[in-house]
Amino acid sequence: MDAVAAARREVCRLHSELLRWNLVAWTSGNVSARVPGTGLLVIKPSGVGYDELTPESMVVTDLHGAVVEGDHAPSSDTASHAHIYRAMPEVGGVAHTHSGYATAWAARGEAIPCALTAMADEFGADIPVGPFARIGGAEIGEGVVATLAGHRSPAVLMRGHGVFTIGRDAEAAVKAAVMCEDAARTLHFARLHGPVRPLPGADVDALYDRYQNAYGQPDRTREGA
Ligand SMILES: O=C(CO)[C@@H](O)[C@H](O)COP(=O)(O)O
Repeated sequence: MDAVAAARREVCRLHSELLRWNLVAWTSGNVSARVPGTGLLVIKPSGVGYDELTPESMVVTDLHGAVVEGDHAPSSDTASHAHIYRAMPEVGGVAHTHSGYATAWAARGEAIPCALTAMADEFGADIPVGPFARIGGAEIGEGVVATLAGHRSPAVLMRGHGVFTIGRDAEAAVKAAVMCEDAARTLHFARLHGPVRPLPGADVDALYDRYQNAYGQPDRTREGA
């Protein structure tokens, strides 16, 4: 199963990106990837320190969260990740963080207004708020899907909890988590000194279109876009 082995390596690598971008504390947060063409996902083991994560310690489950391969219990959010993959076939990766500034917006239950070009580029809209849900079952995933289905934003602020992001692959989901925290931090500081003005809708549309379809190098996959 080369595809599973590759997903184990990629999901393990992306957890180090959560640390590198300062998006998680202790064992909080998790990343998963759909294994293309298999009906499987790969996700972090629950409650294991980031320094201890290896490709071998990642857990493989089916798309209902049942463990197929692995020596560890899977992430507490496995059922929610699995629900997202079942409901959104276009999604190939999911990330979850408690990154500080974005989670502060989640604690207030306040959407982050699309007031910066970088937000229009990545999110194409405000970053929305999803419902509060308890940890452990699929309810968080149901809230993520209910909020993001048909929405441009790949990020949702789950009320009273933190950030969930989706992407065409796991790297894109992690990138959205990085960009979400960056936007949350900048708009937090902006609001300390006055009101924030959302960008006009036509500008958001044009910026989103350019970034999603023309930004980067023409001869290779755009860097994380
Ligand atoms: O907030 C949550 C659960 O939604 C997680 O971020 C936990 O904090 C980490 O759980 P594991 O992925 O280690 O089970």
